[in-house]
Amino acid sequence: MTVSAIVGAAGLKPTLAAIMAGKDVGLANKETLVMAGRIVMDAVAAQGVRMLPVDSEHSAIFQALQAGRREDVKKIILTASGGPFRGKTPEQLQRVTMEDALNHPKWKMGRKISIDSATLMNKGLEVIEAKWLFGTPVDDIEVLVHPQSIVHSLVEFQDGSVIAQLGIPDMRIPITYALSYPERLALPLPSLNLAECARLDFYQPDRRSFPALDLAFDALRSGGVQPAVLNAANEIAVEAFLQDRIDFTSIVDIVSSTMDRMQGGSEENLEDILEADVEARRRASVLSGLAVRR
Ligand SMILES: NC(=O)C1=CN([C@@H]2O[C@H](COP(=O)(O)OP(=O)(O)OC[C@H]3O[C@@H](n4cnc5c(N)ncnc54)[C@H](OP(=O)(O)O)[C@@H]3O)[C@@H](O)[C@H]2O)C=CC1
Ligand SMILES: CC(=O)[C@@H](O)[C@H](O)COP(=O)(O)O
Ligand SMILES: [Mn+2]
Repeated sequence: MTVSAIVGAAGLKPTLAAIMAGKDVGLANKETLVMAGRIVMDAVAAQGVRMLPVDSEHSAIFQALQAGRREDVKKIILTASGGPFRGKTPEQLQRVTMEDALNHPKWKMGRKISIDSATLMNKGLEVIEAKWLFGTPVDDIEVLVHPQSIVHSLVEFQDGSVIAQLGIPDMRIPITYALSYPERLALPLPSLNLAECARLDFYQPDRRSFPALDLAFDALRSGGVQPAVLNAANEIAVEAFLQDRIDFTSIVDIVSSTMDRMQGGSEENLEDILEADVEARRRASVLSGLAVRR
């Protein structure tokens, strides 16, 4: 098996190369499926290899799906921690710092995904990842904020049964499951203590404070190269934020403006996707240079 765990668009070509070499893939690099989900999943089918999710929510869905038949799935529900800025208004978000944004409440992760979690773009990317991994129609994918990060995601079946995967928030669990599937290896981790958790909360996402989520749904519904455009613009804007060149709220503004300025187009060929990626990066870089600091 090849584990695809580098960050960003740079993960796409090596992941495809592993598939074409006949390797099963453990996928952490969600950007691969955001950019080129159809091409990648077609290659997985053609090569007869397995794509096993490492991302915690997708590992949870993959496990929950084993409780029933695909045709009996009603919807999948991705949970989101809400990130470090859960509960903040758009006005309050204009004053947050890079240090605050990198301070994820539940997971210790790389800088890019930590910022994506703070904007909720991470959940948007995960919606697109779920569509391709599980072949779920976009209208059957929901997002629920769950601040405790204990319920890693859920699947609702036609009969009303909802199957969830729970566990302490520790990436060793989904990583090991991808590596050992279908076996489950013993891990030296504490058991989940539900009595200690006491409560598990769920909320609708705040789409006004965190418009990145709807940008990702829009990109998925538009189809073609639009998810690759979303991803490329986001990578440029996140990097500009991490270099202290733009404000936090400019990240999503830049992604939105870049999407508006691009023509769309079919994503049948990898070349078309890579061209859209380059053009979106160019436009997002210009917009980053123009963004006014508050
Ligand atoms: N961290 C987590 O808990 C989770 C992460 N993911 C996903 O996994 C991926 C990695 O995230 P994370 O580990 O947090 O990120 P990190 O920033 O911690 O690590 C990224 C890694 O990618 C490598 N890398 C970056 N660009 C290139 C390149 N062009 N060629 C080769 N290697 C490169 C880096 O190498 P170097 O250090 O040499 O620069 C580094 O080892 C992301 O797609 C993320 O969304 C998904 C779920 C959970
Ligand atoms: C650990 C993992 O899978 C991350 O992708 C995590 O989901 C980030 O948390 P958010 O729910 O805050 O985006
Ligand atoms: Mn995740």
